[in-house]
Amino acid sequence: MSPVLTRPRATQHREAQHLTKDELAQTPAGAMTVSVDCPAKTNLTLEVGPTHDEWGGRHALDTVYCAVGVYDTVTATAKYPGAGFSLDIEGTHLGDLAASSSDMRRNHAVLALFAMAEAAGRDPDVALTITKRIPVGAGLGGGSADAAATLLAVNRLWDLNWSVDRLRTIAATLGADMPFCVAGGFAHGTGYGERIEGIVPDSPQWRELAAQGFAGDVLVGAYQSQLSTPEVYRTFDAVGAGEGDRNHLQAAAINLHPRSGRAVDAAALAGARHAFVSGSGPSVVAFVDGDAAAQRVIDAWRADGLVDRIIRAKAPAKPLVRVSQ
Ligand SMILES: C[C@@](CO)(OP(=O)(O)O)[C@H](O)COP(=O)(O)OP(=O)(O)OC[C@H]1O[C@@H](n2ccc(N)nc2=O)[C@H](O)[C@@H]1O
Ligand SMILES: Nc1ncnc2c1ncn2[C@@H]1O[C@H](COP(=O)(O)OP(=O)(O)O)[C@@H](O)[C@H]1O
Repeated sequence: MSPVLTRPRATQHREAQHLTKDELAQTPAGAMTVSVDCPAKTNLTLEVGPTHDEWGGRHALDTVYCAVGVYDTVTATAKYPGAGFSLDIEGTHLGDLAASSSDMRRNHAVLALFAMAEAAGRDPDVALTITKRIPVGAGLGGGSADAAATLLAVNRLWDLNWSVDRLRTIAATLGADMPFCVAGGFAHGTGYGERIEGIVPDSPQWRELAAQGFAGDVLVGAYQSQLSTPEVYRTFDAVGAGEGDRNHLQAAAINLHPRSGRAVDAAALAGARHAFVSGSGPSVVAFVDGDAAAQRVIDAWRADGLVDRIIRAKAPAKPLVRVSQ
């Protein structure tokens, strides 16, 4: 369990109640806790266009997002006024989040808390905990999922009752694929990825995706190593998209992390309906029809050590908000 870091904020708006430092670091007895399970993200298609200065150099995207049922859990509990925020992260595969140098104030969940506090005109006196299950730096939107979960949790904790669209507007200021993570499911993304059009269950587009095998079992092949999203996009600028690749970043990710390419090929040979690098990678997703096909892909990945960890999940998935007093 990594340390709890509490940074009491200077009380700009009011004198903090006369509580000891230890009391300030605690949460009031009986305080409400809101927990949000937020799924990972992959891209069933990812077309990458030119960069735009007005988007901070981000590329134009046309993508079909799919939330995948590997969940991080974010809990939010109110702290005493003026106590500031705290963040505790737990999990067995924390990647570079585990480093003591990992700056908690730059964590995507904390940035989302600050953005909500700014929008609501409140102090971010909230204790956040993140239970990480989404591989870090994997192309699975783990940081974006935690940011979206924080937006949803604080929206409930502070009884703001803001709409998904309003939360997405705040999310779009934080990261390209955060707006999608606020509601999950299947969705079409454009702009730099922040413009979201949900794909409604049982709509013709939803049924078409299901017919192609994207609604059901998915295997995630994850790695110890991480890829830097900016570096993958820069490599894309140099090498371009692979012929026929549904994910235009796939060739770039494989260029930087060749094991992913071997895992994609092995899954396809083992009979996966679809197998590709997830977003900026390095993780690989394989959509399979049923247990036998799943086992064939798992055996193929294990036989040659093509991935470091295999997670089986369902797609599509959606965030789940839970309140406990
Ligand atoms: C590649 C995708 C595909 O969904 O996700 P991941 O696979 O990383 O999770 C996204 O575009 C990642 O979204 P996200 O990780 O939120 O990106 P941001 O924080 O907004 O931007 C990080 C950096 O990625 C590059 N970037 C991001 C989005 C975009 N449309 N064009 C870009 O060139 C830029 O270098 C940017 O500075
Ligand atoms: N809550 C968080 N979860 C995961 N990564 C985070 C988080 N906050 C900040 N990061 C940083 O964001 C980077 C990208 O992580 P992540 O979003 O998991 O990958 P990707 O963008 O490939 O989906 C990592 O280097 C990590 O240090």
